[in-house]
Amino acid sequence: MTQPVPDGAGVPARRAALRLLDAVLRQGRALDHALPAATKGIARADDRALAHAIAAEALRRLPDLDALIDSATRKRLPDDAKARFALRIALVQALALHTPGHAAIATVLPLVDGGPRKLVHGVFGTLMRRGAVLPAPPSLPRNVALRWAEAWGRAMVDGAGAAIAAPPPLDLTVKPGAIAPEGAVLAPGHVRVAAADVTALPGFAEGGWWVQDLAASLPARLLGPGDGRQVIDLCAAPGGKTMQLCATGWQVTALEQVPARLERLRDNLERTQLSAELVAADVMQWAPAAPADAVLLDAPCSATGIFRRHPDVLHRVRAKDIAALAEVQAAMLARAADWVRPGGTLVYATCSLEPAEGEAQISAFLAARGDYRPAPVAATELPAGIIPADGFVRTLPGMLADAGGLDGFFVARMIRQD
Ligand SMILES: C[S@@+](CC[C@H](N)C(=O)[O-])C[C@H]1O[C@@H](n2cnc3c(N)ncnc32)[C@H](O)[C@@H]1O
Repeated sequence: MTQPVPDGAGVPARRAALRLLDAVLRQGRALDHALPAATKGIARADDRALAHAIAAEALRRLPDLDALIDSATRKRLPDDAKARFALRIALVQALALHTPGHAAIATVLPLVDGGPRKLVHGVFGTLMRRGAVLPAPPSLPRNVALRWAEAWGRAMVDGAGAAIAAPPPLDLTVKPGAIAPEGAVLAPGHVRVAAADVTALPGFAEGGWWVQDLAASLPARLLGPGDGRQVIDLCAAPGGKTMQLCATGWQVTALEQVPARLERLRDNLERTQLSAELVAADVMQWAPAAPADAVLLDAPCSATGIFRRHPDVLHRVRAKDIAALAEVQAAMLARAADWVRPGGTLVYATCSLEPAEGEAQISAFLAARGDYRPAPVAATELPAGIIPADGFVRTLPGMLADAGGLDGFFVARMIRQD
């Protein structure tokens, strides 16, 4: 009997990258959720990080990698063929991650041992000899480009392509009066720095700031200073908005369904020396003892607005997922709306680029709830360059592009009538 040949250096990271791509593209799982199982048994942290980097970059470049592969095969490889997966991993390393071609292919061929080794080697060699390059900016998956072009126009799709070409900057929200790393300030209490190891940045241990995309900081900003008033922060973990609300003088009740995520929120509050009442519960089961001055609902959503950091959303979110999430959001909104005292404020937010989870959701809500009216957002409440849309906030790829862009978000602020 022949013994399996042990993997050479670098191969386990490529095997893990293959498992990650399989988890996202064939099983529809989130890249970050798939990471622990896919990298199990890989001892070195830099190998685990490499596996993640290869898979994430392949997901950013997938349509262009596939177009190259298809240009070099006589018969189109099925989408789920192992040879296609192996070629994506070899090509993305050689063409986007600056791995020398011989190393990119040598570490990938063991993935197809006993299978289409010759084909993978041949296609890779053909493309390298041709001097293949990946186009700039990267192309979006066709279904996503069509959906977003219909909703927002061609310029937004071009902006989204450009936004995945380079790693996004890191935004920090800074506690009033705290010391923060130096960087570009695009709003009060905000600093933008180049992507970095967060724990190594000055002031991390002191807890004067936390990581939060500029767009994600807008919902809590729209509630203004709390002056001791009460707010219920629904779907709160990992707590970016909870910390903003605590830091601006609100008495916060933060509710989160997933216990492990609530623990992360607790850790974040501890590091930043802020305090809130924490509740582990399902929005659809829980109810407060009394209505609050404000409720912030950061609803679970498709997360298509954070595709720059999580390119897997571009490939696994389908129209039916968006429709199902929109139903969950409507049900949560209906409950949250009853927990605001008359005269109080309801803020609804999603990190989604789908109108069904934003504009359409709120117009259906306002049509159904005669006791609510919009509290239009003024341009002066937003960072320069973000213009309110019909009194709501809609951030899109392409906005603030010269400063490094921002995530896609929708935010609506509404008042409950007396
Ligand atoms: C968009 S994230 C929230 C981000 C958070 N607001 C922040 O600023 O850091 C959505 C959160 O909602 C939680 N969630 C989803 N369904 C829920 C439910 N039915 N009840 C409570 N929390 C829920 C998820 O576990 C997730 O942590």
